[in-house]
Amino acid sequence: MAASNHLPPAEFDHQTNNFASWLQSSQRVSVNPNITIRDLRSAGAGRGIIATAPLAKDELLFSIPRSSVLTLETSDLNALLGKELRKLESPWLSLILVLIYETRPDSPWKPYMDILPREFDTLMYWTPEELSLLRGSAVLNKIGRDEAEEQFATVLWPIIQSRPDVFQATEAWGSKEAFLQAAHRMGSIIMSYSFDLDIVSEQSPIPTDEDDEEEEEGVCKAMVPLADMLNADADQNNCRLFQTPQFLEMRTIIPVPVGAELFNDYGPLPRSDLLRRYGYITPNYTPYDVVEVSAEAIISACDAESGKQDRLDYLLEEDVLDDAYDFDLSLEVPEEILVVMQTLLMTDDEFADYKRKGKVPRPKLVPVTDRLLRVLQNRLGDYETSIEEDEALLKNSEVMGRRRMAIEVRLGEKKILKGVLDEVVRQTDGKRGMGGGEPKVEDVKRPKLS
Ligand SMILES: C[S@@+](CC[C@H](N)C(=O)[O-])C[C@H]1O[C@@H](n2cnc3c(N)ncnc32)[C@H](O)[C@@H]1O
Repeated sequence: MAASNHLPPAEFDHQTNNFASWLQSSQRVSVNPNITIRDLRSAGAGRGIIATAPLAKDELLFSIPRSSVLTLETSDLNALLGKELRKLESPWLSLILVLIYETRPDSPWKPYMDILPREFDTLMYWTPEELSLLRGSAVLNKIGRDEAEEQFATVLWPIIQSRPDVFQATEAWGSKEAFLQAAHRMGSIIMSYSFDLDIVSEQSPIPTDEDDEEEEEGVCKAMVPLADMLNADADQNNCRLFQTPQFLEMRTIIPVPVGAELFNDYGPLPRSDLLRRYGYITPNYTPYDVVEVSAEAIISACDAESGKQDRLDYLLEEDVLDDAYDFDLSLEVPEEILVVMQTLLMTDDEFADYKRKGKVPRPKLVPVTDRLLRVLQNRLGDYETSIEEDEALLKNSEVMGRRRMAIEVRLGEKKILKGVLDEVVRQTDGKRGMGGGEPKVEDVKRPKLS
């Protein structure tokens, strides 16, 4: 995604300049003269902020009064609908309506609203055909477009319709379709631009927005103009947002040379999630890649879909059973998987014994190797292409944009699975039960897993 990708450079710069002067005149934001907003569209990164002179560690880049942060409290919508919106108990839905309200032409936030994106590469905006390129990745289950749309239609649409006096000058007015389009736009902006601001008095870093929709105690979801102009690139993080009771301050965390881009920290996100939430990926996020394996697949590999409910209940009580487990580049098998499999495969007497003692078996690889390898091989089979096919596709420079990003994401996940498979074989070579049967749990020597 890049803000206003289609605009000619002069118009793009005009919007940027308009925003920059609004920030300093109306919003009383003080900005370090040694930074500037730059058009980085040629690098596929929209706007970004660049150091125009060397910056020292802990140097103040800009300072934003809290009153210049866009929330329900600072929007004029508060006086009109604040009470009703607070009853929704969804900071995400309230902020969507705030952003919609601020699209009216006479909004005091107009210079800011004008630079927020209209086009997105986040997964919400991919066509079914484009999404099919990610088949196999668990990220497809996390997009939540239908669930979001259901909430927009049932919760927000009646509010909009009931208040033409408030919403008829906004971009959501005219038809339900126009409203849904605006709501998706604002939802996507919040996902990739908003911050969760703590209400604290001491200086402390503020985490970027998390998916969690519930408002935590003392935390509010907010749009922070200028702070959200910073791009992010994993280990290139060189500044961070801090809060004081009156201000939000962006400061460098290391010295920054002239010409370098200022990068915020979006967190250690796997590339699948980076794509889902922010619509871009870079190789710097590869170390955070994960591949998800469902508990269902593990349970099924242990032939325990039925008749072992008591063991599943026990594993749940013991906090070992989850919906799914992540494998990462450490290539280690999550210990919980080994405990689940061993528990499902042990005899009734063994299980009764563990349960009586309130214990679970120690995680061991050898007793479950064959079945685990089957789980991993089946999981690899969820992807439609092989590692080799994807590597060949990426060598073709004509494979670009969303297609290239999808191939990189699915290839990263497959490489983890293949790595884990190889590692399991390496660690258990010669120690596995023959003929597909597993040795009994207590008969097996414990290999070291890492
Ligand atoms: C908080 S905004 C940052 C400002 C944004 N570049 C703009 O023009 O409005 C987050 C969005 O910026 C883009 N972005 C952030 N970091 C990026 C990077 N390292 N490379 C490419 N795009 C990036 C993505 O589109 C992401 O959704």
